[in-house]
Amino acid sequence: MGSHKDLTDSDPSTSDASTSDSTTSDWTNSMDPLPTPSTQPGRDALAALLARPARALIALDFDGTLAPIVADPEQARAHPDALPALAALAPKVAAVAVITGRPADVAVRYGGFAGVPGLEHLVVLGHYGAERWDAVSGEVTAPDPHPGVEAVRAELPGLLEGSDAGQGTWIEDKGHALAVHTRRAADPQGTFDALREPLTDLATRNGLIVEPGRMVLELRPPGMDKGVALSEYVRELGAESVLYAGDDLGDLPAYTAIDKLRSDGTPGLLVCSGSEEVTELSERADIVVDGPEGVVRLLQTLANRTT
Ligand SMILES: O=P(O)(O)OC[C@H]1O[C@H](O[C@H]2O[C@H](CO)[C@@H](O)[C@H](O)[C@H]2O)[C@H](O)[C@@H](O)[C@@H]1O
Repeated sequence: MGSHKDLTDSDPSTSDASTSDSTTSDWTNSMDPLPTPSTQPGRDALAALLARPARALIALDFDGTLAPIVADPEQARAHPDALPALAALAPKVAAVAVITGRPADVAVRYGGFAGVPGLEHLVVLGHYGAERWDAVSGEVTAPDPHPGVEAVRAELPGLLEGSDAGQGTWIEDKGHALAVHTRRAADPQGTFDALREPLTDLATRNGLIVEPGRMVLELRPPGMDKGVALSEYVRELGAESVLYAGDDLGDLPAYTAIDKLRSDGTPGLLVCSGSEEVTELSERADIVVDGPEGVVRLLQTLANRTT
């Protein structure tokens, strides 16, 4: 590993699209195409990843990135082609990690990540990095529960029942956090907007923070985010390049961590899964792909392009 690959049609620095300032990916210029990152740091990172895949970390969010968004969070599952793509790529890179807001064991179950040949070294960082599951041991390490979660668990149903804005909402009890989903309300965005302030008050009174996401407001302990989780894992691995793919506001700290890694000399590639719902992410991405389907295609193409 470590020899430079033929980047003839995938070398971002020589691509026709290298001067584009659009975040739209170009998948059309080869039989086995890689999209052209829209920024020079993104092109540098893709080149570094292809040149030395064995030193690269591939880090991915779960919901909306590996798993299509569905109305019922308990029915979310990895895209059917995600596991084969991850299993093909993982042996060729330094590591694959899933960094998710889900509890780690839930992501492992919904992703089908345990016991998959090729994914023997997979790491799942759950609860935004507060929890960790290692495929090697099959064990989850988790922090002590935050006392505020129990208090919120007791108060939240009453708050929602006593509020018109609570109609059609669903509480996901995540153990170390509680999430209020509005996707199945009659007016998902209106309900989300109306609940934001009372839920922020409730969280603050109990020493928690509100993590907003795609039609979800999560009340969770402070002190960890996906950016911290990603930076710490990059350091642990000694990765020389990083790809991070996400779809939601909770992924922004990971994007910021990539910016910092870049400024410190570690190339990083920002991938956004889907461009419309969370423009804060797609506007910063080097590559925008068409949801989990596009993420899987990208992983498959990277697996085909690396040895
Ligand atoms: O960090 P992630 O892996 O992206 O997890 C973020 C949250 O994802 C889940 O909610 C989202 O997906 C649901 C299923 O598709 C969808 O119904 C919901 O509207 C989305 O917000 C999950 O339920 C949360 O616990 C995660 O924090």
